[in-house]
Amino acid sequence: MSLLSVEDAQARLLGATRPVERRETIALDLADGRVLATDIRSRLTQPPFDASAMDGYALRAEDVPQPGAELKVIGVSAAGHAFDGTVGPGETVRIFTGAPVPAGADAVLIQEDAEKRDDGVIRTTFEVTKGRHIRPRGQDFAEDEVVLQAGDRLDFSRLMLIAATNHATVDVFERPKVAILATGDELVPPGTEPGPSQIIGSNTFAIAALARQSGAEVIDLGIVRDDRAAITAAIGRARDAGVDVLVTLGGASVGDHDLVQSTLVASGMRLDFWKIAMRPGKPLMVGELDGMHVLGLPGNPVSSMVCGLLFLEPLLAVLTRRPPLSRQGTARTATFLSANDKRQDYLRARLGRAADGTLVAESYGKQDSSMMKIFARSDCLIIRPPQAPEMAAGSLTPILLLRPDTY
Ligand SMILES: Nc1nc2c(c(=O)[nH]1)N[C@H]1C(S)=C(S)[C@@H](COP(=O)(O)OP(=O)(O)OC[C@H]3O[C@@H](n4cnc5c(N)ncnc54)[C@H](O)[C@@H]3O)O[C@H]1N2
Ligand code: MOO
Repeated sequence: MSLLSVEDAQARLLGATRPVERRETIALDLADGRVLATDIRSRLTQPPFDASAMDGYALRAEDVPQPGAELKVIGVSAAGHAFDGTVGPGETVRIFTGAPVPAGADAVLIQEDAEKRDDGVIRTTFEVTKGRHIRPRGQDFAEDEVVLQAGDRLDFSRLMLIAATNHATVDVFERPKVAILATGDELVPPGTEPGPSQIIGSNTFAIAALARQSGAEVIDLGIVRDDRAAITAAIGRARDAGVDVLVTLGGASVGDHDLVQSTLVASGMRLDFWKIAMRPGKPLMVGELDGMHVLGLPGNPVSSMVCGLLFLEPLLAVLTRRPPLSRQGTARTATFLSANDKRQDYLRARLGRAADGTLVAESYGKQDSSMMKIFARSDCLIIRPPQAPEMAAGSLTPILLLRPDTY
């Protein structure tokens, strides 16, 4: 199988992907970031009554055509406690922000424009026009009005609106389920004592974090040995859990112990493609098994994560109906970059700023795909397209931002 370009591989994967259609009803306080599966129709009118927008006095505007009117205070209307009577000529009601405007009144005079006398009378020091400082009933939205539509993604302002329309739950699309399966006799979980030829399995944590940030629910299938029966059993657990994406870690290459692909195929996977013209991440494998997307990521930690950024993150964007996160940028390379071969290269690099404000990317000298420390210290990956000619220091290069909210 010849190497597929990154762009072609992404297009093949995403072209065959449809958003998750399963729905669920969840409490509003758990709905941040989720996508509405049905329209939101308001259960009430807001405001439900003509309400005061200010602290002051509710009155009849015709009583106060100019400053100097004297009005008798006949009651109080506070938020949550309406005044039941009617404001007649020459009368006023002390009112507070959010309180219902009493019958008869058609304007509110702010308290700064009134002098309160000891005898229960106020003297106005400013004129008032009809409707002043009154929020009319229904000014925001009306009962039965559709205020948000299916497909809208929930965030702070939309959650506020849904709560105000008197819904305590919402119908949303389910989050995609991503199962992560680490394979390898050499792997043990963090917090345990590795044997003489063992290392800590770390990739799961990176891929799980990426999947959750991308709106997925993660199912950790743990670490299984390089053993067909164990891998088959784990594939069965993913199938039973009804996952949308099965991510395998390791065993994707061509070694005698790289059993993942053949075991998946024996379990019924249709292999879509394998091996991408990229570095790191060449052995990436993509397939489909009983409606699950299968992403076989290489075991080298940086390879698995670069594949995660380039393939899992955009896949989850489609499944969750989100626009793909833009990680693209440009920077000046701080160092000379040699000519590239046929694989698209992703070089770990730190970012800084030149005096003129442009980003400058300084790649690390050694780029072995097993080296996690420099990956954690990197801010971006310098992208070197296939056959890119050498590049002088100071030249502009495309980059992939690892923390797009920081730059
Ligand atoms: N003859 C060839 N050998 C290799 C090729 C090749 O084309 N021909 N490709 C190399 C490339 S590129 C990569 S990348 C690796 C990927 O191999 P696998 O996906 O089969 O990964 P493993 O062999 O299982 O592991 C590689 C490396 O990563 C460590 N690892 C695995 N899983 C984890 C994990 N969950 N957490 C942390 N580290 C993990 C594993 O111990 C190995 O050190 O193949 C090259 N070989
Ligand atoms: O592609 Mo491997 O991922 O170069 O180390």
